[in-house]
Amino acid sequence: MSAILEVEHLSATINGQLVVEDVTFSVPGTGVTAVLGRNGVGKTSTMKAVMGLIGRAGRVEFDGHRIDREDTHRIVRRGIGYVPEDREVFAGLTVAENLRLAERDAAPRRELVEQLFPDLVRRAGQRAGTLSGGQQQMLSLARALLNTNRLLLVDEPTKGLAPKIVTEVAEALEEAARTVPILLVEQNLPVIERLAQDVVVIDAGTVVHTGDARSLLDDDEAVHRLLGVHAETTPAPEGAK
Ligand SMILES: Nc1ncnc2c1ncn2[C@@H]1O[C@H](COP(=O)(O)OP(=O)(O)OP(=O)(O)O)[C@@H](O)[C@H]1O
Repeated sequence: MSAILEVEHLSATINGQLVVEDVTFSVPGTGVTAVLGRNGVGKTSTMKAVMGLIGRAGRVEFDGHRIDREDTHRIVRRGIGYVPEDREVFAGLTVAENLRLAERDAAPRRELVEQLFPDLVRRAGQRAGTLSGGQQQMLSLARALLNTNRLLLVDEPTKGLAPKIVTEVAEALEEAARTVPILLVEQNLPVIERLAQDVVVIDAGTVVHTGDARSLLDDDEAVHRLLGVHAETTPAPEGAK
């Protein structure tokens, strides 16, 4: 399977501070690739560096094109959708208005979004700022899925959500992954187990492990060494297989 994204020796700085030191990995053209690691190791910064949102150096190739010197606007137009950690929605606008503003394509995929997120259809007239955290996450994902992207970068979509909502977000991502490859930063091991085929583990600004998700999650010693948690002790989200 050829890679849709290849990242080689990526480094990145924020306010002159090196936050990504030397990151190399690739993302296959189908399925979910999870980026794992302890808090503060540079997962979000790696995503931002790929998107050109922070100063970066190294090589990033998307679908055969170098994008490491391109600005964010150009990268987005090439077909990379980004769903940031802080669920950027326009709080003062309604759900419907938030969705309309995200439409970039001539033929936005409204039917797909309505099928994936029926709750958003029911809440079309509700102001986004009054949605729950999980509903805002759905809206944020829906905004990215409206356009025909060729890769989605999704940063910690289940963070801070109740277990039932974690399951709903995981289901939506699972459906979305049938249509677009996803690079997913995620800390919830059962969600990774459910969604990811491949994993990339980052520690202190560099990649310390890549491989298939199943082999890592089955190896409790490796999970503990790399992530500082035990695979078995994490509660499974409702409905997880
Ligand atoms: N705006 C900023 N100014 C200074 N340092 C920053 C800034 N943003 C991030 N950092 C630092 O960069 C490092 C990497 O942060 P990053 O958010 O990429 O980590 P992360 O792996 O995504 O963490 P988490 O899992 O906790 O979200 C951290 O040490 C963080 O404190």
